[in-house]
Amino acid sequence: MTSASSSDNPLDEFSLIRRYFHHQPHHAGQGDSVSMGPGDDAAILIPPPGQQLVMTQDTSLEGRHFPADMAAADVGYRCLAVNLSDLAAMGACPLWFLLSLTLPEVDEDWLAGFSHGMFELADAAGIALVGGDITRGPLAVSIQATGAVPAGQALRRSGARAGERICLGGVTGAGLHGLHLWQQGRRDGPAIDHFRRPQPQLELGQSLRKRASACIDISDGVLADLNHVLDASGGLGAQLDEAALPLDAAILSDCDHQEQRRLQLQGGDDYVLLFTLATDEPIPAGCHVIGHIEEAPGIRLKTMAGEIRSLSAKGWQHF
Ligand SMILES: Nc1ncnc2c1ncn2[C@@H]1O[C@H](COP(=O)(O)OP(=O)(O)O)[C@@H](O)[C@H]1O
Ligand SMILES: Cc1ncc(C[n+]2csc(CCOP(=O)(O)OP(=O)(O)O)c2C)c(N)n1
Ligand SMILES: [Mg+2]
Repeated sequence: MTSASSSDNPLDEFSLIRRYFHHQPHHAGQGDSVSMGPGDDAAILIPPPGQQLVMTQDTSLEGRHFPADMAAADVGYRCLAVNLSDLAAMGACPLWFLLSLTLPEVDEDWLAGFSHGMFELADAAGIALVGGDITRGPLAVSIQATGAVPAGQALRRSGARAGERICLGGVTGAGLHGLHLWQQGRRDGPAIDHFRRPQPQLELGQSLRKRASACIDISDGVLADLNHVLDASGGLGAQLDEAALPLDAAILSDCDHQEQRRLQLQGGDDYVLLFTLATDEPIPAGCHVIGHIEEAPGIRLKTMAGEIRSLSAKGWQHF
C-alpha cells in the first residue's frame, strides 16, 4: 500500500464492509451453501451431505509476503490464491472463506482494487466470502478458507511409500524469480505474473483423490515441502533426478545454471502441487515425474553427470 486516503470523511467500518465485501457470487451454485453471510455475529453455513470439511488459514503481510508497491488487485488475488492452493493440496472443492483485514487507513482506491482482484479469483474458483474482520494497523491479510471432500478422500502428506514416483504439477522457480525481478524494478513478464497471481491447482488436486498417495503444495520450495511429505510418511527419503526437473527456460533464461537449480529446488512461492504416485498410476497431463521415494532417509540428487549428491532440505523459513 503506497498512498493515503484523500477523503476528508473516510467510510466507517460497516459502510466499508457493505461497499467492498458484500459480494454477489457470480458462479452458478456458489453461495448456495451460505445460509447467513457477512452481517451477523457469525456466518451460518450448510455443509454438503456426505462430505468432510477441510479448513486452512494463511496470513500475508506487506513486505514479507508481497511487496509494498504491489497493485491492490494483485494483493487481493494472491492472498486468496495461497489459501486455495492449500485446499488444492488436500483435493478439496472450495466452499467458503473468512477475510481478516488489517488496514493502516481507509484508502477507497486500494479497497476497490483489492476486493476486485480477490473476487476475480473467488468467482473463478467458486468460493464465497462469508465473513471476516477489519481492524487498523500495518497492512495484513489473513484468510481462512474451507472446502469439502467426499468422506475419506482428502489427500494427505502422510501416505508416500518407497518406490513411488514423485511428481510436480508444473514448473518451479518462477515465483521467487519473479520476486527477484520485482526487487530489481521489473513490473512485467511471465515470472512476475507467476509471483503476482499464483494459480492454485484446484482441478489437479481434485483429480488426484484416490490416486495420489500423498500431496502438498509448494510454498517454501520443493526440497522443504518434499521433506514434509517424507517426515509425515514415516521418515522416508527421496532421490530426485536433475535432468527431469521441469525448467521453463524462457522464464529462467537470465539465471545461470546454479541459480536455476537453486530457484527450482529451494525457491518457494511456486504454489504448484507435489504428489506421489504408485508405479501403475498414469501421470496426469501437464505433470512431471522428478524422482522417486526411497527407504533411506534424506534427499539425494542424481546429477546430469550421474553422480548422487546429498541435498539439505533447505527452503523458505520465517525464523
Ligand atoms: N498457530 C498455529 N496453530 C495451530 N496449528 C498451526 C499454526 N500454524 C500452523 N499450524 C498448522 O501447521 C501445519 C503446517 O503449517 P504451514 O507450514 O503454515 O503449512 P502450509 O505451508 O500448508 O500453509 C498446518 O497443518 C497448519 O494448520
Ligand atoms: C516481499 C516478499 N519477500 C519475500 C517473499 C518470499 N516468501 C515470503 S514467505 C514465503 C514462503 C511462504 O509463506 P508462508 O507464510 O511460509 O506460507 P505457508 O508455507 O504457510 O503457506 C516466501 C517464499 C515474498 N513472497 N515477498
Ligand atoms: Mg500456512
